[in-house]
Amino acid sequence: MTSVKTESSIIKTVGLTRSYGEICALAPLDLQVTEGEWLTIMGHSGSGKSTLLNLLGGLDRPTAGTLLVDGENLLSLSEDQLARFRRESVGIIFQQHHLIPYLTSLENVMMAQYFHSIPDAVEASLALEKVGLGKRLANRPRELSGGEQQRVCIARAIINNPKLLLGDELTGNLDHKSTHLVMELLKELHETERFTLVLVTHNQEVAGWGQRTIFMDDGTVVKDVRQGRSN
Ligand SMILES: Nc1ncnc2c1ncn2[C@@H]1O[C@H](COP(=O)(O)OP(=O)(O)OP(=O)(O)O)[C@@H](O)[C@H]1O
Repeated sequence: MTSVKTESSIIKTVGLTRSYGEICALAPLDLQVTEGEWLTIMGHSGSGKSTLLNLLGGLDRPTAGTLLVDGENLLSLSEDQLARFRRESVGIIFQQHHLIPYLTSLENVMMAQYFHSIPDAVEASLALEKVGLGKRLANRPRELSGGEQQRVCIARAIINNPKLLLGDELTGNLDHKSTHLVMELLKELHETERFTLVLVTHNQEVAGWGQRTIFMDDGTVVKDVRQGRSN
């Protein structure tokens, strides 16, 4: 497998394209993201945000172009290699929590360890402590609030120390207060765990927590703004 690391970029796309038959979800898109950066992706519905995120996370394959993530040329990976990339390099958090309903918080996090390496209850409970759920290890998802469920998802996403954390509308189902708590937690983790964070959102307030925002339209980047954090 070829490993291509470019300077301090963790993500580099050149002419990245994803078509679904006649529909061009991503027009040629060029993007470079520095290791450790917090990038927000905004844009109206259908502009290609989730398509881009799914490609970055190895959940989908591009139609054409170059896609380097953490030194891997994702276009050239076999299915097995892509699965390994997903296990080892990325953590993904969605709007819907996708927790297993009959497992406890602890077991849900250990499940991610199981697919990565070896389940370890101590390590998993430490991850849940980090997200403020040290006292909710034995609770099942239905016994937790929406914000707490997303915290379990964050613990699950960071348990294997991914270099890249991706979030697709991760606060989309949360009220203002829970959104604030989740963003505060992400800020803390971004500072301590030093992953690169890429968040898709429609929420201007969520975008305010990041360091850079790209705006998409018709499958490409139309504006790229570096910002001071508003929080
Ligand atoms: N599997 C698919 N098959 C066909 N078309 C698709 C598929 N996935 C996405 N598209 C199309 O690609 C375009 C971009 O979709 P995408 O989901 O990336 O947009 P988005 O910016 O994330 O939108 P939203 O904010 O509504 O989630 C849309 O026109 C969508 O209909």
